Amino acid sequence: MTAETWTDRLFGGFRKTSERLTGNLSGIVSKTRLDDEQLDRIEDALILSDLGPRAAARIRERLAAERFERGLDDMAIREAVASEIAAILRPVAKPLEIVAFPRPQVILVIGVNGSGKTTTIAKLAHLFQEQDYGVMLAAGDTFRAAAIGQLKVWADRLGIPIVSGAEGGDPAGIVFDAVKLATERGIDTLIVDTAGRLQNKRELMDELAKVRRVLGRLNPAAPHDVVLVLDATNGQNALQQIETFKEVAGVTGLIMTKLDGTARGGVLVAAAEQYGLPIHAIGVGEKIDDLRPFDPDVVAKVIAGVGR
Ligand SMILES: Nc1nc2c(ncn2[C@@H]2O[C@H](COP(=O)(O)OP(=O)(O)OP(=O)(O)O)[C@@H](O)[C@H]2O)c(=O)[nH]1
Repeated sequence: MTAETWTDRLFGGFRKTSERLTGNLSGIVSKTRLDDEQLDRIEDALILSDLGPRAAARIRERLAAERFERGLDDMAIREAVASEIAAILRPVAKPLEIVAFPRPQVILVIGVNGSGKTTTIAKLAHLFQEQDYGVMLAAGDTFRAAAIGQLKVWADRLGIPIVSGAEGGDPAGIVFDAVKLATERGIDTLIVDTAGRLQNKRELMDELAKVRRVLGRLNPAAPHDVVLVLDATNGQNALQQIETFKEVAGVTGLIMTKLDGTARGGVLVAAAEQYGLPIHAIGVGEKIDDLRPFDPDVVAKVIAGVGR
């Protein structure tokens, strides 16, 4: 790893998001209290920056109630916004922890194709390896041969076992074999890839229900986590995906990827405010260590362009 820290990477990755927000927020000066017109402009700026109407209204309300004794310039407004964003992110920033007993902790990973699901599984596996946990993968996305192949390549690179089958195979069967093997080997966590066919809700629902049934037979507490991977570049569509997957899959937490290189990173705040689901980690690049749990205060500052 280079001398670049994770915080540096966050500032770099979120640059477009923070430029959008600070651009939208600029020029709204005030004396000691924000008037309605200024509050309207701040609210609009937040909505235009993908933070969503609910978070925007909440931040507006808090700012309206505040008295700024020393007056407000652009930076003071950004600082005030950053502190409100932090208040929204703090309750949901929760790393994925391996706590299941008996082991393994079974983590189902869901998300539409192209969201970064496979890469995120590899990155998660790497994070757990760094914490000395034994990790196994299961290639439950049997819909596409490429998905199985890609996951195998990652397992190989990371030196971790993987259970997979043929294209078109039964995901529930693969998951069953994987849980049995992981239990026998005393593996701490089994990360399961699943098919991301959102176009066909019924089929996806049936498939996940079957996986759950089979898992439940081996371990009634499994799956312990159902993690939805979201691509931040999808902006408001990512929120729609939360809605749908919550309904079909009982999502327990989120991971947002591709926050680097997009101006739409504000959607992280919208997701936190609207759904209150734990956000386990964020992805800011394609490298194996580009996914981490996040510090809400740092990310809030990064989004609002405070501190650099
Ligand atoms: N810039 C950036 N790219 C990412 C990130 N996470 C994943 N990617 C890239 O996104 C692309 C899709 O990722 P995959 O992991 O293949 O996604 P998937 O959801 O499994 O999608 P398919 O395999 O295409 O169905 C790959 O080129 C990844 O390298 C991220 O945080 N930032």
